[in-house]
Amino acid sequence: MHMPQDLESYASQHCSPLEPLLQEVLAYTEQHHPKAHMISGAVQGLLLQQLSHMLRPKRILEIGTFTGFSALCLAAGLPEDGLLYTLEMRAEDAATAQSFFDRSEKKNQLRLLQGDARQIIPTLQESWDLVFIDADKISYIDYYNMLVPRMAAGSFLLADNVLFHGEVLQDELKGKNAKAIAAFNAHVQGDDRTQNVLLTVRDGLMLIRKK
Ligand SMILES: C[S@@+](CC[C@H](N)C(=O)[O-])C[C@H]1O[C@@H](n2cnc3c(N)ncnc32)[C@H](O)[C@@H]1O
Repeated sequence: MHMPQDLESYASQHCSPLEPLLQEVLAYTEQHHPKAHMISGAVQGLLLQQLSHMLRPKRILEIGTFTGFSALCLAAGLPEDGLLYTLEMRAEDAATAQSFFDRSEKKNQLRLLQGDARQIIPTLQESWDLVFIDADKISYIDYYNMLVPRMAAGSFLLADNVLFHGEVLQDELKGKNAKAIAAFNAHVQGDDRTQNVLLTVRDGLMLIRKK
């Protein structure tokens, strides 16, 4: 669900400007990518940056790199010994993201893995401090179930698009993605291992803390 346009504009006018590389990724994506609407955008990007600065996470996992915008935002708070892994299925998007990562001052801390996240996640032997799920909606519950056991108490998981353009509010859910997101939200809501808050930012962001 997206906010009314005037609220969205007011919010973005009262956010700090993005740093030049992030502005470039956003502009490049908007001009060249047929699915540019998938990018997190400036407001959500700044929120990801702020959360990363607050948490100073040593290990970040992102599922769904796209053109690299949100990964660069999430990397903002990495300490010197921190690493961010980001997973992208589409080779073309992975190549675009890597070209931007190569120009980041955090480039040595960014690990872009191309392939299906469902196969890659079990091979990563890390304990995650911050996870961002932003890929195929039908796999959200599987990603969550794979990752919550690999998170220490006090670490955080964010899931994007949890309002799914407002479709989760409909009495009868139509598409498979809306159904999957509604099932994910119910799954998280019923999980005693975590505490969650649904933020009505952009298309809905679920902020989840492992207890
Ligand atoms: C909404 S976009 C991610 C946007 C990005 N996080 C951002 O804010 O800039 C979703 C991405 O997930 C990728 N994706 C979808 N299913 C995937 C899977 N099973 N494994 C890895 N990547 C996947 C898509 O190719 C797409 O680039």
